Amino acid sequence: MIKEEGIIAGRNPVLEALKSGIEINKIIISDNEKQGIMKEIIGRAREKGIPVEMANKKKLDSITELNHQGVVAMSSPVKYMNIDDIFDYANKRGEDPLLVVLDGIQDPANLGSIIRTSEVLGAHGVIIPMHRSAGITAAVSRISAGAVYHQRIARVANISQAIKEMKERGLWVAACDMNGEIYYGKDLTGPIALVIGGEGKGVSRLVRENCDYVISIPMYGKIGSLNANVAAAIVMSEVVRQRCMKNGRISDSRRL
Ligand SMILES: C[S@@+](CC[C@H](N)C(=O)[O-])C[C@H]1O[C@@H](n2cnc3c(N)ncnc32)[C@H](O)[C@@H]1O
Repeated sequence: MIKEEGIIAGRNPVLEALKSGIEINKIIISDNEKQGIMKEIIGRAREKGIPVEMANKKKLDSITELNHQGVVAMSSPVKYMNIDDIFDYANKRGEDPLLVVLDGIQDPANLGSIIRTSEVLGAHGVIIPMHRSAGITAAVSRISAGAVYHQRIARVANISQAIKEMKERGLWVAACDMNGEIYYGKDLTGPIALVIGGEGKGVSRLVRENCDYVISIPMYGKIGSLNANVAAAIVMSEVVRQRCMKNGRISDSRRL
């Protein structure tokens, strides 16, 4: 088994890692790949004085089992933040916090996708539990398209405790679940944390009890639930839509 810690595999993840300013020790690029996004990667690496090594595909394959697309970077592992950092970030931007709390997402593909969605839709941070959850691995970085290097991700010992703290700081905490009030009927414009449940168990009973309310995306098919990332994307997008409408910034959806 190849050790993946500190490995960034794939063109977008490596490019985003370079843009984010995290420490990168070396970049290895497949000999015959010097055009397009690779050119940008090489240029940015040289600007920052990061060594770029040319190698054959076999060498890259020996570094990672992930689909590296001809480029791999060696870095230190992603640093987790704490919840204060996330609040500070929202404060600095003068925005009401929008947090995404993941109650036991185990599948790296779902975690990477949710981090990507949350980064693109302007959420200020993602909170994951230390135990019984996927962590930030090379695979998650790859699936997030490098969003893990821009998004603030905090790991907490206890999700229910973290929710209590968020409520004390004035956030409304909404559990996303299949049995709740229809999400677009709620006012989601204030400071808010959206809780998304894990693939198997959904939002746990204790966590749900600590939330202010439960919101649902109506379902009309035969399958009992949406994929966690899809549910997160739909609800986050509604938060953005409502905030833009409220602030009269309909044409500037990136600002919360
Ligand atoms: C795959 S679902 C979990 C299904 C799980 N077997 C259960 O019974 O709860 C993962 C998460 O996506 C969110 N989700 C899925 N469908 C949803 C819906 N229709 N409305 C709101 N949230 C939903 C919830 O947070 C859910 O816990």
